Amino acid sequence: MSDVAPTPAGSAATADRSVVRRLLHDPLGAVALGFLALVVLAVTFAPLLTPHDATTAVITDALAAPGEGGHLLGADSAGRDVWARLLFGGRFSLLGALLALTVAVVVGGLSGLVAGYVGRWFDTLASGAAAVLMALPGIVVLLAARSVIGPSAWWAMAIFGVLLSASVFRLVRQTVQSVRGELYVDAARVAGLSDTRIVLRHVLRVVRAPIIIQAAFIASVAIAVQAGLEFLGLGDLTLPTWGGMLNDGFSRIYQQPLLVVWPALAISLVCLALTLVANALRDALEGTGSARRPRPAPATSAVQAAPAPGAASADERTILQVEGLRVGYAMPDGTTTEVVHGVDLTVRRGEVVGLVGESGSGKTQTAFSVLRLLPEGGAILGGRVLWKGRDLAALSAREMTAVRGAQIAYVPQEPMSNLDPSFTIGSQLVEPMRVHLGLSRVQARARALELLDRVGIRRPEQVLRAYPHEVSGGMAQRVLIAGAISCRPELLIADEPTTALDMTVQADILDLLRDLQAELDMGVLLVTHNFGVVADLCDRVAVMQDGLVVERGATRDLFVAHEHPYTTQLFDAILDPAQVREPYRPPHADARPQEVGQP
Ligand SMILES: Nc1ncnc2c1ncn2[C@@H]1O[C@H](COP(=O)(O)OP(=O)(O)OP(=O)(O)O)[C@@H](O)[C@H]1O
Repeated sequence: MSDVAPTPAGSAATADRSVVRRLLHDPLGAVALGFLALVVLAVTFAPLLTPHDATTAVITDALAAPGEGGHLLGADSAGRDVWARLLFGGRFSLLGALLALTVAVVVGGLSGLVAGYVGRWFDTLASGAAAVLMALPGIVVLLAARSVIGPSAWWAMAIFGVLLSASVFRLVRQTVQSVRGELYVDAARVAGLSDTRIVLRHVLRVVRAPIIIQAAFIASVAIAVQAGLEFLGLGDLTLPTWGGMLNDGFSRIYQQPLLVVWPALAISLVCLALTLVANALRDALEGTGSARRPRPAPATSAVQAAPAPGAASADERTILQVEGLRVGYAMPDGTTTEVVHGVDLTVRRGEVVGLVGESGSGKTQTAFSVLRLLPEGGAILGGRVLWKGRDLAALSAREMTAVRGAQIAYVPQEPMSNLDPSFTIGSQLVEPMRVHLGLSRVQARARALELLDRVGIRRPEQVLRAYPHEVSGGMAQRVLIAGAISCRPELLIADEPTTALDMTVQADILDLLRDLQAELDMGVLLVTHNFGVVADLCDRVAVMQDGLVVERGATRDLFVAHEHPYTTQLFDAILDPAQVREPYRPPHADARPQEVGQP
């Protein structure tokens, strides 16, 4: 078995390179990009491409036809060289568009990022401002601004950038909100990465693509609007501009129609090229996200259990104490719905505690309260979560970040969704170790290799270079377990760690968890609905129903004798004879059933 599914050569190449490749393979996109590059080069090196000055009028050359008097594309009504004006005018058009674009992306992008990620009052305020900006008629605002600040193309474009920033804001805010809910962002938080790091690393990367696409459209709109203002005579008449040329040509359209054609061609071709590049970029960026996911491959590993830890008193060994925990969610009608109603729980060092109950009984809410990672709208309404005697609610965000990932680690239910598809597995393992353990990149990489080996991955080097879609679900869960134990946590919270996995892999993962727990002397809070898993791993168990712990005790005792009807119901569910499958019978009625393992 290979640890990594076969992928085309160079699968570890960066996504960026693949975007450029896809873009260049799109014929329209490549031609448009080439054209834009030519325009930029031409306007940059304009003095080398024409001997004429763009503003010098030679009245004897007025309305000269192309080729006449040394004028490549002719001369305008004042005898100024059209080719030179196109080249120098292009500078102002492109720089004006760049200014509008920069303002729109900086103002809209930053505010969208903060509003989408942090939310709260800033989101309300910024969303209101964006709605007002979008409701304003752009041209009217620019005309009003011109009457106040005069015919400055730069100011006009800066103001236009502010108006356009509303659309960037909405796009970025919406994208960030959707990323913020991704499990891999929660996983990064659990791994102890700060918000700044999460934004820089996971969020910006996702926001980048829509911004780039939007940027090309914004630039084309800015060029068109700028030209429109200049055409109306509202621009700076002292500068050579494409819109100004259009204005001049329009007034002489019957004498020299080509004077309209050249600037119109320049404006429309550049706008068209920007739109085509935006479309090609969108296709290229979308294409990179469509990597196929291989079939899960059975993972195999046998890790050696370490000797049991030395004895210590029960109190000394208590690391987590949950007392009277109540969790609630704010409802749209202003009320609060309580979903956990006073849960008590303790976990000792080196002990596995199972939190068992049917779906919706409040297990995950209890676990997330310990991590202080309740979803939006959720809050601890009462009770305490004591971590080694310290109330976690009293810790600052920075202190909590130091606890999460380093002291309390988390293994999620859905391994694939908890890995960021944009980064290699190696980079996702290395980052938290650099933050928490202060390791250099090389040291963290070496430790990541050791950890992958430790969790039973056969070709750690290869897996380190792989992207999440290139590994199986079981392997992804091993990677997450490696990440969770990378900082030698004292408590591991595992939320249904095998539910999403293939049956053949589940037992391996449970074995691995048991071995690592013993080796690291970790406390484990195991959230599950499966009494089989409880029997396999847990020392003690708490049974939850409707947000309450209805029964608790040592696993062995509870299996022998339980009192609460709900516990009986859960046991009955797993021991229901109706669920025991009939032995396999071959299609021929008279054939005898085969023994397991018989060929
Ligand atoms: N974001 C939320 N808003 C409102 N209620 C929620 C939210 N998340 C969970 N709940 C409610 O909290 C209760 C407990 O949910 P919890 O996720 O803890 O269940 P669970 O026992 O872990 O089940 P599962 O195994 O299905 O995750 C449920 O009734 C659920 O509807």
